[in-house]
Amino acid sequence: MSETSRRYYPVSWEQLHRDAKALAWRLAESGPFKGIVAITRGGLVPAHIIARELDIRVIDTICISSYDEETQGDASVLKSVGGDGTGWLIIDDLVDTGKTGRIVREMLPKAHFATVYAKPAGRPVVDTFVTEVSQDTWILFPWDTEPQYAKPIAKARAGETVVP
Ligand SMILES: O=P(O)(O)OC[C@H]1O[C@H](OP(=O)(O)OP(=O)(O)O)[C@H](O)[C@@H]1O
Ligand SMILES: Nc1nc2[nH]cnc2c(=O)[nH]1
Ligand SMILES: [Mg+2]
Repeated sequence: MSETSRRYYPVSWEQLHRDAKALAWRLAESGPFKGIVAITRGGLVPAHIIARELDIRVIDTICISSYDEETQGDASVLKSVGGDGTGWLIIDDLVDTGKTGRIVREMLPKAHFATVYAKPAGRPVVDTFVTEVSQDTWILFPWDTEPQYAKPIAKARAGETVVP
């Protein structure tokens, strides 16, 4: 939903670790799980953290791609898994429109689907999540960002001042 994103929600490695652990605490009551299906690529890091916390060693992947930077395109399923998902935990970083989530739910209807972050349109698709952000927010993950110089406020303002 990029073209209408009006604000950014930057997530640091520390915050992502903390939020993924909070998700693991919630999921501890819903298990035990046979294994995790991570939705690549965004689900890989949260899946690792949750697998570590819940002592899960079996991790498979469903590979889906639908966004080019902030622009949504057709979802393309590059790799699937078999079965109906009974006893399995699906992990993704977030649900936005819910399109990716609906695809994985159709593939594995009996699995438990969890994400770290959720936007309102995707929320009904997930069983468990930690933090909700508004639909017009773009979540910036640590793997998509790098620190850079920021101008002091006074200089930034001076640069914008129109001298009569
Ligand atoms: O609810 P939706 O509107 O479908 O959006 C959510 C999906 O979009 C992102 O994946 P993306 O397609 O960008 O691929 P990536 O995980 O490889 O970054 C994100 O990781 C979710 O999987
Ligand atoms: N990084 C990132 N990827 C997305 N894919 C769909 N929505 C988002 C978002 O808010 N942030
Ligand atoms: Mg993804």
